[in-house]
Amino acid sequence: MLSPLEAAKQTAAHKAINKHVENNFVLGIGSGSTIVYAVERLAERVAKENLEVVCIPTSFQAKQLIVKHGLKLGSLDTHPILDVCIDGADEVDANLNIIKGGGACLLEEKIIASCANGLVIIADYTKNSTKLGDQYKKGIPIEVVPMSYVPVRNKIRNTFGGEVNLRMAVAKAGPVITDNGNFILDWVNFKQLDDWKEVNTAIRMIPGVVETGLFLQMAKIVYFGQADGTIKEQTAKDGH
Ligand SMILES: O=C(CO)[C@H](O)[C@H](O)COP(=O)(O)O
Repeated sequence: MLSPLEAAKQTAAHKAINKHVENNFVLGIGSGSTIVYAVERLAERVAKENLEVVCIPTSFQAKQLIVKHGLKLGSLDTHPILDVCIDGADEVDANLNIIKGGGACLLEEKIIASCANGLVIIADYTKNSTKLGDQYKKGIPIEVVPMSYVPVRNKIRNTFGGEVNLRMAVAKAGPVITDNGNFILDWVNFKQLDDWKEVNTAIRMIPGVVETGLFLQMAKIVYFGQADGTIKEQTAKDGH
């Protein structure tokens, strides 16, 4: 028996797989805990409906999930254009600005999403926010080249305020190392900023920054699973 939170993740995940997956599709498979339910449902549909789908992983975790469920594994080398990418999120604001990277997979997640004809986000009700930072307090993740983390940290702090922390590993001494061998900085306690696009561009211009966890105008639809078993849908207002 799943908790209301886990059930909400599962409901959103199943909806996305049921609605956005077709035969012969090339699919991006996101990372995190919600995507686990999506891959389970995908494996069910593939078996029952004899679907031919190729799955492109956004992380080591996603690759393991694809392999575990016996799904066909692909890469951008063989499939540079995806029909859809399905992924989780840490927070989604009213304008579909999204924070991702809670699992430190933001770089590959953003690359894969950028190659897909649509990004579909699956999330539980705790991720639904009005403004970034309202709900999610762990900050905006920024992937950096290890040698650059101190100057990048200082530059972000001095330019935009807030605090910038090196993400530390839990079962290892030292920092989290991403699947690409980089560090993660988490930018917390930032003030509300009007133009996230501008902020994102400015941060990405700092030498040493590889990518940010700000996914702006990328998602075409978000499914928020609710505690009562229903789903709230949020789509891009400008139809991007
Ligand atoms: O961006 C991510 C990993 O880098 C995840 O998609 C995000 O953290 C959401 O995870 P979960 O489904 O466990 O809430």
